[in-house]
Amino acid sequence: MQYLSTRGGISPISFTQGVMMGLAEDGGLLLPRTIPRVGGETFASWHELSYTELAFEILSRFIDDIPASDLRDIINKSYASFNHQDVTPLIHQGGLHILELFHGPTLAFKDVALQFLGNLFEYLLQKSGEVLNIVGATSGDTGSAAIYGVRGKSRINIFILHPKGRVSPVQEKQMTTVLDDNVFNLAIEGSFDDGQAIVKKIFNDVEFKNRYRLGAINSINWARVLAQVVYYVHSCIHVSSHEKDSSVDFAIPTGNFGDIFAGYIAKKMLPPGTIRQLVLATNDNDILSRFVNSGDYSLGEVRATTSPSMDIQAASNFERYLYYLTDSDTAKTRDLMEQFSATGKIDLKSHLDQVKRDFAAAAVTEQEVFDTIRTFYTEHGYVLDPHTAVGVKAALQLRTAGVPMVCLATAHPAKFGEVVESATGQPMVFPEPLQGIGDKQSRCQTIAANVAEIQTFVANNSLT
Ligand SMILES: Cc1ncc(COP(=O)(O)O)c(C=O)c1O
Ligand SMILES: N[C@@H](CCOP(=O)(O)O)C(=O)O
Repeated sequence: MQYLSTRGGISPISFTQGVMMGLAEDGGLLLPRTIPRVGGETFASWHELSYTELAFEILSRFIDDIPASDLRDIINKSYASFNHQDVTPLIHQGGLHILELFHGPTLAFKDVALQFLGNLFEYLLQKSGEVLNIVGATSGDTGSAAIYGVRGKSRINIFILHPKGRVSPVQEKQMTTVLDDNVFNLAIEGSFDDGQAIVKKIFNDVEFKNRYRLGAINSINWARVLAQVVYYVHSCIHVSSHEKDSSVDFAIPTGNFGDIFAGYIAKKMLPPGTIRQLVLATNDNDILSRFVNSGDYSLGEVRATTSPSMDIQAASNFERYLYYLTDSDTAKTRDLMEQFSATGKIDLKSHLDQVKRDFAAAAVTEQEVFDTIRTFYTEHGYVLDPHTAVGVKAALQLRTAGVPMVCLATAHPAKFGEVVESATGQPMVFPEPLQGIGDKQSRCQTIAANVAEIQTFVANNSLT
């Protein structure tokens, strides 16, 4: 499989070259040249597979430069750290299917891809004898999952930027209490959007990127999106073996557009109609739901909410969708992204019919998040985290009678204990990995949201 840039400025590369490149060298994002289609017979034959066997079937359709037995080992090692045998179990609750994606080591859906990416980096670096300096931005969950995925690995250093004071106390502790020598937590004075923009600028300085052997763990790295495709397919299989209707809808709490974009790829891969509808759910940072409902993609201020990991305006993976929306027109995608970067908006109203065929969308207010957590607990005894509640509220609003609805539960509620306790009126029961975390020693450095300062920090602390 060859990989191309959404902006058309690089020669085709292999999967492993793409993983190491992260952001494409022309500033675009990498995508496979084609999306492999899965026929009805093959899909039916996957019904008996375990999560890891299914992951191999899907990933191997996109990865042809890693021997099959090595790929299987990387996959098996990655999901051995999950505390549920189904890896991403589906729970039937309140007339919805809740897809629990928080059984990994840091209790958020990011573990599904970042355990895989951490092990993949380690494998590739062992083979090449090289080192890697990872630079990433987080609004709370990617950071701890990425740190956990590579902590203590000898050929890797990791630098994670988080917005100071804008992640939950538990998220902050999950990152900053990892004291391994290869982990550098940087709290920036700014929003997640500022951090993500800095990371992209650092990667776009190709000379610096190559000199310091930088790597990406954010969803700009195609391997992140790819690993997330698996749980969409896994859910479709599970639902179709329990429900008469074989079509499934998904509701996805959305910020950086990575998770829902994985669903979009799964929809393209699977037999037509297997995934019927992707419901995009935002919090008050509603740029993407406004886009789906009106065709207007225009930046607002980043607003702080009780679902802080989705406090994002400029969604990284939107560019990947633009590429498909413009019929793979790389020149047009580049022009639109340059226009967005210059003016903070793009008018896509002429594409609205297609957008509405691809997604439905709703923005969920803070009061609705609170009420959804409360009602779901009082009526069903099930505790939602605030991000999941955004998706559940949108699902209840936009579901179609008779079509199974899968809601992605993207984080464990204990990561956001304060709001959840207040909504349910119950004290939070902390799962084992979070017990005592508040008392652990932390290490973190505050740094200005400034490209040059962060480049200097990375240069001074990088592996060579
Ligand atoms: C808990 C949680 N839910 C939802 C999201 C949104 O996912 P995406 O950024 O892939 O749209 C994030 C962050 O990305 C998150 O951490
Ligand atoms: N919500 C994310 C934001 C970063 O998104 P990514 O999927 O591109 O890594 C987070 O938790 O950091």
